[in-house]
Amino acid sequence: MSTTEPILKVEDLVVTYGRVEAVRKVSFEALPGSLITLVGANGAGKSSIINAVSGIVRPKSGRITFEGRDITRTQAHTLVGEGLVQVPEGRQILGTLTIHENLQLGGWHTNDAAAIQAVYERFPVLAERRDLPAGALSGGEQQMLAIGRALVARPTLILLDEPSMGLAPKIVDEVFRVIEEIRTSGTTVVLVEQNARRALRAADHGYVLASGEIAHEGRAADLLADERVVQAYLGV
Ligand SMILES: Nc1ncnc2c1ncn2[C@@H]1O[C@H](COP(=O)(O)OP(=O)(O)OP(=O)(O)O)[C@@H](O)[C@H]1O
Repeated sequence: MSTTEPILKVEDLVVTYGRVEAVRKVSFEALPGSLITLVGANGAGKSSIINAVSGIVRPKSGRITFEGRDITRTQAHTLVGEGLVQVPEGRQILGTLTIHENLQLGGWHTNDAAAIQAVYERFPVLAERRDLPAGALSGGEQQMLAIGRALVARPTLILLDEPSMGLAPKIVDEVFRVIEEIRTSGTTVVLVEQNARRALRAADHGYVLASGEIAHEGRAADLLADERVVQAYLGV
């Protein structure tokens, strides 16, 4: 019998900032084509974990494996070329550059015009405004641009940090629809969210973080049905 190897494996990850232990021996994995989510309160360590995976933050210890390769100390720009791409918290759109220029930045290493065209087809609102400064877009549109910019790199693994942050409920629905489409197209998704219920409803598997540690993990549907998890972490 063949077993599927995880596309991403994180083992005993520790991230510190000076004396602050932000992440304490966290382990999790994602199977190819799955959508997993890391949820937890503000400051639980979610961003630190995905920043370590995407090479933005250097872990103190632990091991991160992507497609069977050890990437624990691989830098972010190298990982982008290997198909591991992050959509950062707060979108980090360059507001004075045009939408098109922002998308070109996502593919700086490949100059892949077809990938940009595919993003325009997925998000017609970006195509219509391609020559306008990105700063003119609404918050929801900027989130689509941030996701589009990541897709230009044709990721096999996409990490999203709080994509619903600061958006109106209707726009949040749209963002989640896009995330589910990305997953349906075969890309593995690691989603970090404070909007835990929403994220768990979209995910296959969930990890609930508290104070830098995994407090609960399991099938997302089971976590949503677990009274202890709901009461302690998901609010009423
Ligand atoms: N650059 C930094 N320097 C010092 N401490 C930091 C730094 N970044 C994060 N921390 C601390 O590490 C802990 C975990 O933060 P992290 O941002 O990873 O959590 P989070 O769950 O993503 O929260 P948020 O939703 O606020 O982004 C917090 O105590 C935070 O104050």
